[in-house]
Amino acid sequence: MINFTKMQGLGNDFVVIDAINQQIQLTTAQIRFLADRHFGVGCDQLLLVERPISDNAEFKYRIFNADGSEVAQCGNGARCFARFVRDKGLSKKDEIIVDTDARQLTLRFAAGDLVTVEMGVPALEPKQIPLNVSEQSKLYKVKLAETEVEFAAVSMGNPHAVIRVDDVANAPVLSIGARLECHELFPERANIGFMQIVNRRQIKLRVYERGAAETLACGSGACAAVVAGIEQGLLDQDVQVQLPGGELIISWIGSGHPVLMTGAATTVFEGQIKL
Ligand SMILES: N[C@@H](CCC[C@H](N)C(=O)O)C(=O)O
Repeated sequence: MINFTKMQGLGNDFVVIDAINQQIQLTTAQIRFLADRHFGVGCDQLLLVERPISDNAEFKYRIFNADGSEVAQCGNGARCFARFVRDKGLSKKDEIIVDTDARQLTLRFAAGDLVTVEMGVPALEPKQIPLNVSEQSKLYKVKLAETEVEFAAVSMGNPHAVIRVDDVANAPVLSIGARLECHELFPERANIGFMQIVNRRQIKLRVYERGAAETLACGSGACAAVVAGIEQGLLDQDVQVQLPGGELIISWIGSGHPVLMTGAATTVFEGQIKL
């Protein structure tokens, strides 16, 4: 039997497991089972709380998509991670530093149930894309079936493509998202965001996530979209991002600086399950 906590950040949901006080070694099949909404608990991502690998961090934060793939970044999960370690009494600090596979994240408790995550410095030319990006537009073009798709590429520690659309409600999120996620340009696959710009301080966004399909919200996707919009001269430095599951505030002062993400993190229920 293992103890787990079901959490959500804007409807992007997680099974969170304390792997410090429990002996946990999950196989890919067990992760898929836990993530399964019919036969298991159900989640977009599974999060493991582990001991840190560096001296200045309190924990290591490991992230697995619903398909069992391990990844290096999850923004909504990071806020839930902060809430989890505080609620479980694993940390009493107001600012928590965690190691991930890609980078260190700093998590800060804000007013109410809000948590701010310092998501790290975005990279505008992820190594995953072996193409020359046009310096002026910073946009890539690919042909998917009969459709030409133009996107910005942003790494937040995980790969994102951001496509601008006029009407996000009717954007081809499932069809284009699934195709571009697995396109040969992305040997490690990618998360595909569809961004509608409302004004310089507000966007609407839907994200087809690598390894989880469309989710109600993607924190790293929101950061990537705002970075892409600012780089294209379309957005100011503080942007409200409206996702199907709720709102995030993303702030970025520009190149070489970390992106800040603020939003809610909520516990849904606690449980035990036999693997
Ligand atoms: N939901 C997440 C991102 C989770 C990982 C992503 N699917 C990937 O494979 O990189 C978020 O809130 O950032």
